[in-house]
Amino acid sequence: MSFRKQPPAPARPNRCQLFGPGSRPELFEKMAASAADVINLDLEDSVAPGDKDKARANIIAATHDVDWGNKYLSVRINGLDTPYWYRDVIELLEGASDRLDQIMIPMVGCAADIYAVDALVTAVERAKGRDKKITFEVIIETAAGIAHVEEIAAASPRMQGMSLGYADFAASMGMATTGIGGTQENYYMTHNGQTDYPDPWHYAVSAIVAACRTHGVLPVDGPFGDFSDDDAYLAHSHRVATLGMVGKWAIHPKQVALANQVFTPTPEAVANAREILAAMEEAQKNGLGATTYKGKLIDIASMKQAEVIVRMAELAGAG
Ligand SMILES: C[C@H](C(=O)SCCNC(=O)CCNC(=O)[C@H](O)C(C)(C)COP(=O)(O)OP(=O)(O)OC[C@H]1O[C@@H](n2cnc3c(N)ncnc32)[C@H](O)[C@@H]1OP(=O)(O)O)[C@@H](O)C(=O)O
Ligand SMILES: [Mg+2]
Repeated sequence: MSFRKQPPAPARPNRCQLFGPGSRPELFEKMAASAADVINLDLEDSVAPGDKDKARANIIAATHDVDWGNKYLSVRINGLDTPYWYRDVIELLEGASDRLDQIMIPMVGCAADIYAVDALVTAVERAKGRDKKITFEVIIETAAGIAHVEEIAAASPRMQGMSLGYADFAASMGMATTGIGGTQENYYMTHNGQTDYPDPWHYAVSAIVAACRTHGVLPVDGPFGDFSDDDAYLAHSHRVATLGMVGKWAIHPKQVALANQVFTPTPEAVANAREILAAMEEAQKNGLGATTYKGKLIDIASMKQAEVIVRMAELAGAG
């Protein structure tokens, strides 16, 4: 490994991020009562332009009035190409309680975008004497965002999370689809009469995971639009979990249980990981760097893989 150690990601559960429009305050208590680890109150795309001011006031009030329990509370502000974002930041940091944990920045294209928000957040925090520092999550959902994904991941010490925003990403990349995540019917391969559907999002997911793991940021999968298709949500979630993502958005409450199911290691997976660690501990006592487990090679790298599973389970309270 490089002499530069890979920094750990924030040690908190992030299996599911439940979204809800700031313009629908009747949903807030239901969101707080959900099993999601993270709550994203939205000021951006799920809020109509005419409702931005009211949505902002609803969310600020909810940071005071709603019991969010131990959830990680995040607010998605508007993009830096809008006339709203600076008011989102100023009013949130001047009016929200210290229950607010995070600001989510959409449509990020470069590190300078993060710098701009960081400068404004820092100034208002100082002006208002806010002791609890707000963390950042960003959404990678443009061609520029994926092209500059690593500088974005490294852009601020406030950075804790990075999500893939499927709808805007597809639009920005000029993809011929209106699907929000999952298999795309025209992205297929055929040979000898057999048709397979590879994953059109694989590159973006892997690029986000690599940038996040390099800089100690949580890689999170974004929305899956068809909330009537549980199987497709599960398949997509298993793919991105296998590639290293730690969680996924829920754009409907029924998706929360599905995300928690995929991103909480099963008791069997945890037992298997612990057995690998035990087998390697025994091997190393005997001066061996590699051994076999269930007829397969395991070595020191296998210990790191097993530790990932055990750590995920412990964070989810299932360790
Ligand atoms: C595309 C990318 C994004 O921007 S995604 C993030 C932004 N979008 C959202 O935040 C959408 C969040 N979801 C909703 O607004 C709604 O769930 C819905 C519009 C999809 C459906 O609403 P509705 O028809 O009212 O839902 P149901 O009748 O099925 O509700 C059943 C039940 O659940 C309650 N409910 C509904 N939504 C939520 C919620 N988000 N959280 C908690 N509870 C919710 C509802 O009140 C009903 O409750 P009841 O049984 O007590 O009546 C983009 O960034 C990109 O990819 O680029
Ligand atoms: Mg978007």
